[in-house]
Amino acid sequence: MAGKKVGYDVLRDPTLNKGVSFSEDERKELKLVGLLPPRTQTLEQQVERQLTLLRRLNSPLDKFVFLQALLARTQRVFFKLMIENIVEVMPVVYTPTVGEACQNWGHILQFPRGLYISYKQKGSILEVLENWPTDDVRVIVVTDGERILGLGDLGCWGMGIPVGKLLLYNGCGGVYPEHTLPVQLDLGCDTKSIRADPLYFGLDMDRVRGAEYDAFIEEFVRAVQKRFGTACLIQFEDFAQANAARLLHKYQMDCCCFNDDIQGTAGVALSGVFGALRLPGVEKDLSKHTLLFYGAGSAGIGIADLIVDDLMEAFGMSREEAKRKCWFLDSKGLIYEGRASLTPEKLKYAHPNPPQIESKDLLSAVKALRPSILIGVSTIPNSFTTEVIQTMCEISERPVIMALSNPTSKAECTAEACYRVSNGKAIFASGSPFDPVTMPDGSVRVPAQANNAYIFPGVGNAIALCGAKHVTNQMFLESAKTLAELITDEDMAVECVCPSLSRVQECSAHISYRVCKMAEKQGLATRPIPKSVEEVQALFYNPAGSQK
Ligand SMILES: NC(=O)C1=CN([C@@H]2O[C@H](COP(=O)(O)OP(=O)(O)OC[C@H]3O[C@@H](n4cnc5c(N)ncnc54)[C@H](OP(=O)(O)O)[C@@H]3O)[C@@H](O)[C@H]2O)C=CC1
Ligand SMILES: CC(=O)C(=O)O
Ligand SMILES: [Mg+2]
Repeated sequence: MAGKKVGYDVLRDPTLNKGVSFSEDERKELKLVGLLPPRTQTLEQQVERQLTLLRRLNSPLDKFVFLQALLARTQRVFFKLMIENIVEVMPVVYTPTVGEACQNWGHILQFPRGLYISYKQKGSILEVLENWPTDDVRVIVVTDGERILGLGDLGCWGMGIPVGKLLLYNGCGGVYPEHTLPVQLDLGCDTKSIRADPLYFGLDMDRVRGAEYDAFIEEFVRAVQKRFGTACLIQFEDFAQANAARLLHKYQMDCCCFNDDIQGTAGVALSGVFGALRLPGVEKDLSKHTLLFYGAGSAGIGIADLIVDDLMEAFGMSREEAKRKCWFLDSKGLIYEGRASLTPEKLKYAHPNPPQIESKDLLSAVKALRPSILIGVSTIPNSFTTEVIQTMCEISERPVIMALSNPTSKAECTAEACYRVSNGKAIFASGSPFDPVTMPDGSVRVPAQANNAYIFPGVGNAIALCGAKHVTNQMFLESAKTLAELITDEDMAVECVCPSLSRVQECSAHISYRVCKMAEKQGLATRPIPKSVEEVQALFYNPAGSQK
């Protein structure tokens, strides 16, 4: 029901606007007679109309702009279209197109969405949050724009990422749109070309760093708690390495928050590894594998930390023993004990007695360390060269190769290259979508999209449902196990180590249920938890249903 709004105030409110689907009675009651064409049409017909228009567009960026405009007009049609066409729509509203959208944010923005909180508002962040029109915000995705996908510092043009992530919360994770809030913090931008763009609308200043940065984040966190309550989940997204883990450690047990690049990515990557272990020819025992990470930032260290947690839990290994299974390369080469330029996060994986290594490059490291699992989180496109893939195949019968960097232009290798060079021996997953590949023998490989989009909507939904006080690493381990259990024999038949993307909503519901149970087990749930996956699903946002 539309409340007190009538006429164009209804049609111009995307949360109320049903367009031509308003019934005769609603049209009379809401003073819409004459403002709409005479015949009432179904939501399905509206979706069909918009889908046809969408498919007429050729460029992914034009599709992105079209869908954002649709969302700004009518939430119901947008989300129904998105949910029913998730495999087609996700690459538009999310990676890879969201990367291009962020790079062009000042050129494509047409409708306000979310909150921009700039350094000018230091000391009055709460007042900015008060401007948000609804009180019952349960999930915030916040970025400071410094590490947008693998595209670097895009300043306040990073807003596309919180917007995109929250659309997945709504469309894949069942969280009601009115309970979500995208936030862009503008603390400056160090990419001069972005600031020089005449249409850049962020602050024209170098990034704030050090104590002033920390004080701003602290003010933001406390203002969120005051405005929306301590149960409001804060998802930190696309913060640079220097801040991501630091902020997570500071706030993880202090408020209700998590870092998606560290923890969500870990959940999906570990699930992909579990999936790979099920394939023929792969050593089933994870403790017998050696993992090499190309990139030692938020994603890489996060994945390793969760693998270590699993090795300790599943095999009774000591933390030190488990950590030694994971080796890292960063931009300066192999990480080992005593090397220069080691952050506290990298120090955890700086092992003593590294093997003799010819040079600092990846191929030399692969030859020396002989990994069976190679994980790319480096932002360096095509760094998994033919030689690297061939060497992985010489080391193991079925190497696992994950090119997780986003967007597609930053992937360490393409699916096609990985399957072709390895002659189909390699098991591949990527962060951004790649098309299925037909092998010379006619068999088909479907590359898994190992993207945290499989994890965060379900985790966030669970936190909002059960009112968890904190988000724990065990919840992400549980998410990884849950997701892996949802990989079907059909997925395995095409060597896809994630459940089909078309089932992402179902995956989120299962994850949500299991995370709720974990929250209860850990004594962190403050509300009764759903009793089944079906109960979680019944609580999902349904664009065709009535507004909450
Ligand atoms: N699939 C998914 O779900 C996810 C994918 N990602 C993607 O992973 C990538 C990395 O993200 P994140 O870890 O957060 O980023 P960070 O900036 O935290 O880390 C990037 C890492 O890559 C290293 N690196 C840069 N250049 C090289 C090089 N030439 N050789 C070796 N290592 C190099 C950096 O080295 P140094 O430390 O020396 O600077 C750093 O360790 C991004 O593209 C991101 O989009 C991230 C999260 C989720
Ligand atoms: C997927 C994601 O979170 C990233 O690439 O940063
Ligand atoms: Mg991210």
